[in-house]
Amino acid sequence: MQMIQTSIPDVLLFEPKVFGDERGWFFESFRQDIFEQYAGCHRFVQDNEAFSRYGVLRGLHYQKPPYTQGKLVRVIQGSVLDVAVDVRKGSPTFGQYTAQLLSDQNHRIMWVPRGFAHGYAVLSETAIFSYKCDNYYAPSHDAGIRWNDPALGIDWRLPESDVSLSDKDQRQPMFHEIDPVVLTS
Ligand SMILES: Cc1cn([C@H]2C[C@H](O)[C@@H](COP(=O)(O)OP(=O)(O)O[C@H]3O[C@@H](C)C(=O)[C@@H](O)[C@H]3O)O2)c(=O)[nH]c1=O
Repeated sequence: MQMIQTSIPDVLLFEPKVFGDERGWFFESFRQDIFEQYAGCHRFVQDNEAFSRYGVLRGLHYQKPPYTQGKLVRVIQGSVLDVAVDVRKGSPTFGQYTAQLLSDQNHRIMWVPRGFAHGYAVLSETAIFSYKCDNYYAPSHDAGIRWNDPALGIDWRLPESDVSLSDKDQRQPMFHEIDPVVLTS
């Protein structure tokens, strides 16, 4: 498992070693020891899986304190552009984002720490997205940012007319309207 730094020091990419043979392939998708070596100690308590069609954009989402969530995300099938936006109060990279291609070809796994808004856009015909969370879902503390806020300037690599959003995501506030996240742990 190789660790690749992104433009935001706390957001990490992991690229597993894939062992191919005549049967197919194998890789380790999670190892506590390697993950901890780079990202520190986190206790994962919830796993999620989502299926989406081409053009679906989920995000940008985060949970407010004290229910902030770190997410270890990957694609099981298909290809997505995965985005993490730093919303941590006082962070030197506050308001910056990193966008990474995650696919069933590169098998890359991204660590999105607490205090980041997260989203992804499906670039393939369909995609299955899977992630581990270090805190439980807390709908009362659900929060988000508008996916196409010009202040963020995210290139989602999709024509705007192809983007499909939930009702909730069509109404998310702009970046300047949110309260920066103050991490409690
Ligand atoms: C996220 C989540 C949703 N749900 C339910 C609530 C709702 O009825 C249905 C769909 O929820 P949403 O529309 O919020 O699903 P979705 O838009 O896929 O939300 C997810 O987006 C990505 C980008 C993330 O980073 C995740 O943390 C999460 O916010 O599933 C749970 O029961 N548990 C969960 O952990």
